[in-house]
Amino acid sequence: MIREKWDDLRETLLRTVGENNFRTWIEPLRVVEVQDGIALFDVPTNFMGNYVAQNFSDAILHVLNTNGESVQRLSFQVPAEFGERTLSNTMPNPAPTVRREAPTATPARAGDAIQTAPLEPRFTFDSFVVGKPNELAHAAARRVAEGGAVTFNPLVLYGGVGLGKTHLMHAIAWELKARKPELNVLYLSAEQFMYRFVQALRERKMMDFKHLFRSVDVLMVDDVQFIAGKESTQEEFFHTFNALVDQNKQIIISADRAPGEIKELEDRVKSRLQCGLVVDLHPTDYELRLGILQSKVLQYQDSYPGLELAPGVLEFLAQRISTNVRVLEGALTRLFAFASLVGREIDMDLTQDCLADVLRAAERKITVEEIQRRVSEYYNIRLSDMVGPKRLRSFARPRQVAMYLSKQLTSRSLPEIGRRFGGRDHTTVMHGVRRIEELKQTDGQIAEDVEMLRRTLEA
Ligand SMILES: Nc1ncnc2c1ncn2[C@@H]1O[C@H](COP(=O)(O)OP(=O)(O)OP(=O)(O)O)[C@@H](O)[C@H]1O
Repeated sequence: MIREKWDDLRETLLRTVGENNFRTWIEPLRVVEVQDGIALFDVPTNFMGNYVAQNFSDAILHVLNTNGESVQRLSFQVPAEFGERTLSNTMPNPAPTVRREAPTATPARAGDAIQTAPLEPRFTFDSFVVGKPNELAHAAARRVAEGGAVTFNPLVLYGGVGLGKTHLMHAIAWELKARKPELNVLYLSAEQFMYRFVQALRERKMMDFKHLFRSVDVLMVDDVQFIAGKESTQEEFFHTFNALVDQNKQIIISADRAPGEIKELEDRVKSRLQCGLVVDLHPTDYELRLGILQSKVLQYQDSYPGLELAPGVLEFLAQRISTNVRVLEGALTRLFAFASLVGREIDMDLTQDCLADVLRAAERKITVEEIQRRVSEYYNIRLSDMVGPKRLRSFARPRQVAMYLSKQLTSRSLPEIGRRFGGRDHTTVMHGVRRIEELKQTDGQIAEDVEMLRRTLEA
């Protein structure tokens, strides 16, 4: 019987295609039958069927034919239990019709049954201030929110804490709901996705889970880095993802860093996330911060009628608080509440009194010496080796990381940085900075190290 034989043949394929490919693409295949020279397989999604057909047909045909099966072509279908209706095959001729059972669960609208995160009424496109650092992310979000033909899938928005990822996702959802109320738009955090998945497993309701998630028109998953290291959730996410892409349904994802830099996220998930449009929300610049403050002040005017704002206060805040928008907003809210309590105009004196702690925290400057100390601790080398002459890789690489961070996080010039690294020349510093920039693209570990160090230094 072909089914028993397939188990042995899979062993051969494992050796041919390698473990990663095997686990992702071959293992999920279920052979149904071999008839009239056609081997028919069940696959979880059309995407997977197409991928296997394009990339592994030769290998599969080879093992089948060298093991007593006479097969000229392969055919793939998505059985009804996976919640899809279409049949995919590798050849233009129709594949043999195989009768499948109807799905046991009644297809439902995901929004009806899945507890999604509520959308924040404040997070609309109207209240989102656009500047250089976020203009690309905003333009991409706007395009998706038009609800037209799916041009890039998925849209991945990534960036540091409090830079507006969630705001943009909610804005897309609001806009889609207004323009196309018939669309089934589902927004949830990656944590909620995992929670739903675990619950479905526990209550043996995986079929319902699959049907629900695969019946949405637009799926938005916030903070996807959360599922890193959670194997089964990633697996389910991967299949959900592929099933929706197959059906040309829009997916929007947010993450706190670029997909390639999320440690413990499986390569296959990373590569799926990288298939669409990946856009970065950059840290804010002065103009954007000022714009955001001005728009918040307009919103506050209704709640605090008659409150006076002295010239220069907003400029001062935009200059001094550069961490993230959430902190900036919090400072302004506090300022308005305080001023209305004490019945005073918001001037520089009041601002300095009321926000003393926030301003102090924002003032803390990162020094080259602090970077050297943290990087030495991180890589477990002595500070003297960090700045000393030894060229061993185990000292040179941390030294380059520290140079790179010094360039990124301080306002020191290259010669000044060189002087603090045992009197090195500025070209050595430049080389070190460039090397780390290159490695960040190709070496996930370095990218992770740099990101981790940057976060702890900025904390
Ligand atoms: N460009 C902007 N215009 C107006 N408000 C903004 C902008 N960027 C961020 N904000 C505001 O800053 C706050 C934080 O934004 P948001 O929650 O979207 O950040 P995030 O990137 O999702 O952060 P986290 O990584 O913590 O989830 C929100 O109140 C949001 O409205």
